[in-house]
Amino acid sequence: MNYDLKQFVGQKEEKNATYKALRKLLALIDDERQTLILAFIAILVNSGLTLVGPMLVGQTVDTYIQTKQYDGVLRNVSILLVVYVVAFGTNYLQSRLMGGVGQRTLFKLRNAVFNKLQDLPVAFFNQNKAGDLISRINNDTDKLNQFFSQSLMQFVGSIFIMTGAGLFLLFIDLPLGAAALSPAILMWVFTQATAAWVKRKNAVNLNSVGNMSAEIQESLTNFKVIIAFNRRDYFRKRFEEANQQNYKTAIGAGLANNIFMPVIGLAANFGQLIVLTFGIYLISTGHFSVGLLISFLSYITNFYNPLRQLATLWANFQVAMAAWDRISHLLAMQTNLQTVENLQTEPDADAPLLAFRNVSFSYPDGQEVLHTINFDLERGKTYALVGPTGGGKTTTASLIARLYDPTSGTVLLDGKDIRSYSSEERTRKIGFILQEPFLFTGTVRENILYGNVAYQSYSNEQLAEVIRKANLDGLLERFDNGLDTKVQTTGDAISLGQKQLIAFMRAVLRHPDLLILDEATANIDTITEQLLDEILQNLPEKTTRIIIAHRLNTIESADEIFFINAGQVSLAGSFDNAVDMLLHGKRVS
Ligand SMILES: Nc1ncnc2c1ncn2[C@@H]1O[C@H](COP(=O)(O)OP(=O)(O)OP(=O)(O)O)[C@@H](O)[C@H]1O
Repeated sequence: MNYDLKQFVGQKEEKNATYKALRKLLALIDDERQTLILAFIAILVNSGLTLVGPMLVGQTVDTYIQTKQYDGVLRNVSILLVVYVVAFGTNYLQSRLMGGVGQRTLFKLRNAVFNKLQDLPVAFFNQNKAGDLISRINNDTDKLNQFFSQSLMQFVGSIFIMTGAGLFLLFIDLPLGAAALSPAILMWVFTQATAAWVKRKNAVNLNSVGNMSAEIQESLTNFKVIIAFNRRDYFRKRFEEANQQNYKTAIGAGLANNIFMPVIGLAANFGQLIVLTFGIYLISTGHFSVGLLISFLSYITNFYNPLRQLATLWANFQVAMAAWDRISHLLAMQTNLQTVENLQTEPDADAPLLAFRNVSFSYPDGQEVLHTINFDLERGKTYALVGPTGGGKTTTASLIARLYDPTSGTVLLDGKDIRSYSSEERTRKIGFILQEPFLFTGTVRENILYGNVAYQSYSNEQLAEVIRKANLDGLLERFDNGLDTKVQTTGDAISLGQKQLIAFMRAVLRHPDLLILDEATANIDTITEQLLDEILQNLPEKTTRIIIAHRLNTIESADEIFFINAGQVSLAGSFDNAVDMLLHGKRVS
């Protein structure tokens, strides 16, 4: 399955894609209905009050100023004051309500995206860069927050005021109103024609932000190699390129987002010009009053100002849509490692613990790594997987632990298709100590408990007792502060070998039926390795062990040795044979 999120970049959009995406976007705030209705009422009142102003001013001029009735002027000014204060109150209310909606949406979205990432399989993380994913969680969700908290109600409000002002213009004088509004129609055509282009520009820009974030993340995690090889220039150049790309796309997006501003300004000025010319002509012929012209000009402003605001909001909207696209593509990803029901249901007691049946496997866009492989792993035996670098040992182990599903064929666990086990059942049965042990920032205790929640409530003494019973106390002694030794994911607070020991304790304490060690002792001194060997020998009798190792002494005591290379997995027979196969790359007897 292709998990590459980049496949969606520059994809041609289906018709009505914007409206579909908008509908989905609004569905996100469906449970905010009450707040939305309240904010909607507030913006409606605000828009209504904004429209009352010009009418009142025009009426004051015509009725009271021209007839010098100053008490009427005072009364209307008082009414205007109340109108402005209430308008301020409703504006504040809607900003507050929508600010809350934005923050809650941001909170929900970030949780949803993060939880989705927890559900996705290893193949997804192979195909996507961590920096880009972080950018989706941090940057893109914030674009949606901005849209909901700042733009959405302004959008609604602007449309109300614009429509109201437009109606007033037509109501006061139909031909003059129509002439004043005509530049807006050209605006609308222009916006429609450029919408897809604007969105594309924003999408490309957000992707370049993701790429830049990926570059930063990669250089920060590889800082030691950069310093050791004195290759700061390499990452500097790569970052400069990503930054340059971001700069160019940001300029493109900025241009696309701002192109409406001058066009709207021009349309508004044309509108004013038309009204002034015709209005003054109408006044001179006695068909229009000065007060009405003042109201008219105010409504023109009330019509074109929101339109100008809509242009900015439209740009925010396009950014939000592009961000939403990036988030929704991620949210739509489905793990292909689902638990499959209705396969063979009952585990078969006589079946081998694990078996490959005609298993073939290739990575996406890669060559076939395993070709029609068959083997059985019996309970209680120790197996070694050997072979040249890149031969397929880790891949085989990953299929055993169901980090991937075979491209074809079946992996059976206890005689049952491994896909029919829930991930809890499967990980209880199979312990996998990875080549690069990953630990979390915290203590040795916390890292051990990460894989063994059953001991969560145990005191340090109780946990130490559990560790002693599992013969792991010799390993715990390698840490100065025992279970309380601090662990950091980055930096060198503890050595790589010590990390491997923690990963080892974490896996062994789970008492799995099958324990896979992928180069798990590569960084451990010989004495500790002997200790590990003893621990492995003393695991419960039925525990099956798979050891992947390049060091020959590690595989010497294995019951069976598999040689893995060029798509094939073959039994080496004896240790000597395995050594020959390793040296000559093929079976010799
Ligand atoms: N995530 C991946 N995506 C694409 N190809 C991969 C991936 N992981 C491994 N491969 C390819 O699959 C092949 C087998 O790799 P694998 O890691 O299984 O070998 P290995 O025998 O464990 O090697 P080593 O001894 O170096 O650990 C190699 O050609 C490798 O390039």
